Amino acid sequence: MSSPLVTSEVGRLRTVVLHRPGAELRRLTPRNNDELLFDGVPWVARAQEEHDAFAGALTERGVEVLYVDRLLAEVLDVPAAREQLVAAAVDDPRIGATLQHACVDHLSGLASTDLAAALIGGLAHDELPGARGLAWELMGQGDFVVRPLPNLLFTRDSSVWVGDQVAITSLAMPARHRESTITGAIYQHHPRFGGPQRLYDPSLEHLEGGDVLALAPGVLAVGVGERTTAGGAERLARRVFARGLAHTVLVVPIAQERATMHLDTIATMVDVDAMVMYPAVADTLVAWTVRAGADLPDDDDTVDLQVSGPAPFLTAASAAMGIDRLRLIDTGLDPVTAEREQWDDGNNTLALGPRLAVAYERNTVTNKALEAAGIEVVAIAGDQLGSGRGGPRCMSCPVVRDPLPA
Ligand SMILES: NC(=[NH2+])NCCC[C@H](N)C(=O)O
Repeated sequence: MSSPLVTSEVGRLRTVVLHRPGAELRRLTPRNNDELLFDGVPWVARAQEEHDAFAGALTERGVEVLYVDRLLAEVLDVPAAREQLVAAAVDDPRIGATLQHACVDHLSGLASTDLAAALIGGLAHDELPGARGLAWELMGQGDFVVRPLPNLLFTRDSSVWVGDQVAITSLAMPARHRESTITGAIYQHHPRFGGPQRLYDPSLEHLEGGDVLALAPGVLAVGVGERTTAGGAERLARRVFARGLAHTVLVVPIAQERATMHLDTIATMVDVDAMVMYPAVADTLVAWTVRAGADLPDDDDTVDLQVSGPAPFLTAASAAMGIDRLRLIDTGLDPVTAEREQWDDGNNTLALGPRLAVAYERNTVTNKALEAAGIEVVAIAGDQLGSGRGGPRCMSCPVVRDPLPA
């Protein structure tokens, strides 16, 4: 068991955090799926089979898989973590003090595994024994006292490791806010992670892990769009510079649309010098290059930033990475197929090492282009998992990757 360390997207993957979808997906109905950020109502048993196959493909290749629900149940044995997470679960202006107290009483009495299940799966109105009070009376039967977290599946977004420090992110969508209370508690209290230094906190400007790509050691790309704000990118840049975790941050504006909600929905690294990218944006994507000014102050948040750009993304990225040319896997697709496969997370691959990437099997044209470019594709089924609009990269939070040879 090595200590957490992530300095690239493609160093050999050793340890990853996943979340096997469970009861929280059974909460999705046609009435709440939009608010809960799913595009449909998944078949849960099949989603679990698909996820088990995904995890199996990783463990078969020597990757240690850690599961959020188990880590969570373990940290719930720590009284401070338990108190913090129960408080976060009822921190919701909809429910009022009476119901909050009833709910705290109920949750506090649960054994750690049951509490972990309730924190992830939520608590419906009719599942709270004996609760009363105005908010409870006015709720409908299927309403949630504690909302479920179906997007916990996408472990990429609620935390991200940069070097040996962890950013507990600030999630933009209300349906996902509480996820980072869980990742925050796990990394703070679970002995497996050794109490890492925190790079970012949920109270700061919005920043999601799906927007943060470690292009090369010392070089981060941060997408700014529907989820991550320019303020979040700026804050992260100051902190990684002050702590010596990066020398360049490329800030990449992306369309504020669901199809491109994170930078990793349009491009991911598949080799030390290659990305698979949605062809429709390849020519128009730009980046602002951000570096630290000459003197680094003691305080993270006052680092002077030098900003230049915008420049074409490929030019800015190659320069920052110190390589001649960042290769784009030219998927050579017709625009309609490209749009369909981008929507189905064809560009959202998880590298297990240089030239070895997990991808959804349904994106046959993209996968063929990857293979033709010398990338071995580990194809997984994602019919049901994909209904939450996330692929292999979204569903994984790397904790340990081998450093790339210098
Ligand atoms: N890194 C990613 N692309 N994550 C995808 C997250 C999908 C999730 N349903 C959401 O809307 O937030």
